[in-house]
Amino acid sequence: MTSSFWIGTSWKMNNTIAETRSYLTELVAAPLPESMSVFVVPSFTALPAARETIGDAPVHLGAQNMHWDEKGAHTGEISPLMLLECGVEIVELGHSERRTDQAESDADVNAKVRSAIAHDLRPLVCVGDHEEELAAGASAETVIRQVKLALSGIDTSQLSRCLIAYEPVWAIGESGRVASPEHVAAVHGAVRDLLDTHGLAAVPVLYGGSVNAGNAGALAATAGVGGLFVGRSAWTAGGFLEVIAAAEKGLAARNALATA
Ligand SMILES: O=C(CO)[C@H](O)COP(=O)(O)O
Repeated sequence: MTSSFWIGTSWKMNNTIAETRSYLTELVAAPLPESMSVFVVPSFTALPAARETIGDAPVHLGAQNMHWDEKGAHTGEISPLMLLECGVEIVELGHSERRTDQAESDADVNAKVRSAIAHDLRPLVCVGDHEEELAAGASAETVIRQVKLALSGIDTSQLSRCLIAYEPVWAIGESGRVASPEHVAAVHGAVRDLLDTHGLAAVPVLYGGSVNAGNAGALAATAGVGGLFVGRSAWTAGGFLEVIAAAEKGLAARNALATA
């Protein structure tokens, strides 16, 4: 089932096949909220085991990257056909760790988004500002530029299955600090305006970066936030379930306010 609020986790380079099975066995046994589309993004080697363990449960499966070509001399890369063969639906593209560690460019991300769409995969495009851009008050324009470049040249009629994740680089990981709801509202508002103007109101903008059970409620309650993308706090099933429960409360409060 697909709901409009997305909540997911990328495990980055964590969890073996055995750990994946045990995590997902616990996750699918829990009552997951119908108001949310839950997704997990394990490592490549664990994808078949993840697919098998998820079975018919309402958990979407994603991969952490892919090459745009279907096959070829690209040592160490994974193709869209390989992901489809593993039963993957979502593909995460342009995470800041790949932009930094693998020098992934906006043009690379655009080629991957095009390929994902051509292969009926759901691209999850990650964008984010650096500390200097935050300090210069240029967060929103930096993120808007990345979104425009990632989606450049693609007909909007093909983009309805796309997901965008705003992940400030300064908010990610052990040394990161979560963005304030005010900052998130401002950046998400700017991205929402861009997407809505182009007829992409159905494309959700997720927030990621130091999300945990303590702040997920406030973030989910923030205008313009169409989902949460969680790292460390969701690397155990119990942790993820706590974040989901907190987000569910925040989302319910936001919906109650909207209908009051
Ligand atoms: O990719 C992320 C979410 O899966 C992101 O990098 C956030 O990581 P976190 O700061 O460990 O939550």
